[in-house]
Amino acid sequence: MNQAQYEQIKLLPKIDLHVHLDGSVKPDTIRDLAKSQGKALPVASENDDLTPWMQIDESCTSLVEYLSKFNFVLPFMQTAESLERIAEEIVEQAAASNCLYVEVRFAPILHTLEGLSASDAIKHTIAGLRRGEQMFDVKARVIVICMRHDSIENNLEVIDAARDYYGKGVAAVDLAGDEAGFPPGLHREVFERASKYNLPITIHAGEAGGSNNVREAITELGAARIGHGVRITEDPSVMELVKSTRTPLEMCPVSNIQTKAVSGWDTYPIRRFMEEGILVTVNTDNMTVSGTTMNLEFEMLAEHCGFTLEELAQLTRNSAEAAFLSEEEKSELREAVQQALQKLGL
Ligand SMILES: O=c1[nH]cnc2c1ncn2[C@@H]1O[C@H](CO)[C@@H](O)[C@H]1O
Ligand SMILES: [Zn+2]
Repeated sequence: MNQAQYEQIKLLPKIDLHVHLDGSVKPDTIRDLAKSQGKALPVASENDDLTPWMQIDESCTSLVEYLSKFNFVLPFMQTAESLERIAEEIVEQAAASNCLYVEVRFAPILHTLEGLSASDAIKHTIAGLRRGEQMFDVKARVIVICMRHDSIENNLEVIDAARDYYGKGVAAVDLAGDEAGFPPGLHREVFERASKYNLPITIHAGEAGGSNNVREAITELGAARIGHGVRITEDPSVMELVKSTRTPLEMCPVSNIQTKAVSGWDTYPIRRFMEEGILVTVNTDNMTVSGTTMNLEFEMLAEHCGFTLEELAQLTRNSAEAAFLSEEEKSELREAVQQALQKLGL
């Protein structure tokens, strides 16, 4: 790929279906929030860069280590104002990569340490996204996360809160956290309730756990999409299941390499999945923790996996298909993607 083609990558329309709110906070925003909330920061000078506290480096050996980075930001994300600002700024960052649509996920329970309820946390995150939508002309929805280490009782409450906002900003529910320690089956009852409410479900699986978690997520938890899923390569029958059910994979290449879900770019299975006819999408996971953007994810695929502009364009078309939107909204998004691609001669 030459310089002109890299410029073209920036212009491609994109869609991020898998981006965590608390993993995508701008370091300068944490500095402002610490000041306005009267909380201390673990740095010597006011102007020290907070990025090293918020971003993982190549030395990361596992998902659990990666997840430890989230402890730094969460104390500053316990108020209505902080959630609204951070949500709005995610839309701003998405716009900078030319995203037309984002599904921003977060776990309301992690934001209830200073008096907000799960429902309040959802309400304010939606309000921030709405502001971002207006300002940056990017469509945005929320995916509500249940945490794997949390109790069934709490997660049932989270599902109830998500239901109240379904179609009013919330698009789906998810299960995230330490996959190796907590397999999906532990939360069967939680996702039975989500299914009863007709809430669309995506589940993080096949990242730090084996392919059997993907099977369980699809066949027993009702997942309509899978977060990551890179480890389905371990079992051809699970690859077949993903393919035959047309379950989209929300792949997050930069993050997958950092958490050691895969050993490196040379073994990254995205091209293989596409050739097998699996519906793959490409996403950021955590813009700050992973130090990535949608532009960078596309550049990495061009550089390491030889993706052409046409193949990158197809990823955006796939994401439009996989979006948790009503049929009507999905057609609009498809149309917007097509128009943007046509302008680029694709
Ligand atoms: O790649 C991931 N796999 C599993 N869990 C994750 C990943 N990225 C973030 N979180 C978890 O989701 C929570 C809510 O956003 C984060 O606090 C983090 O614990
Ligand atoms: Zn994730």
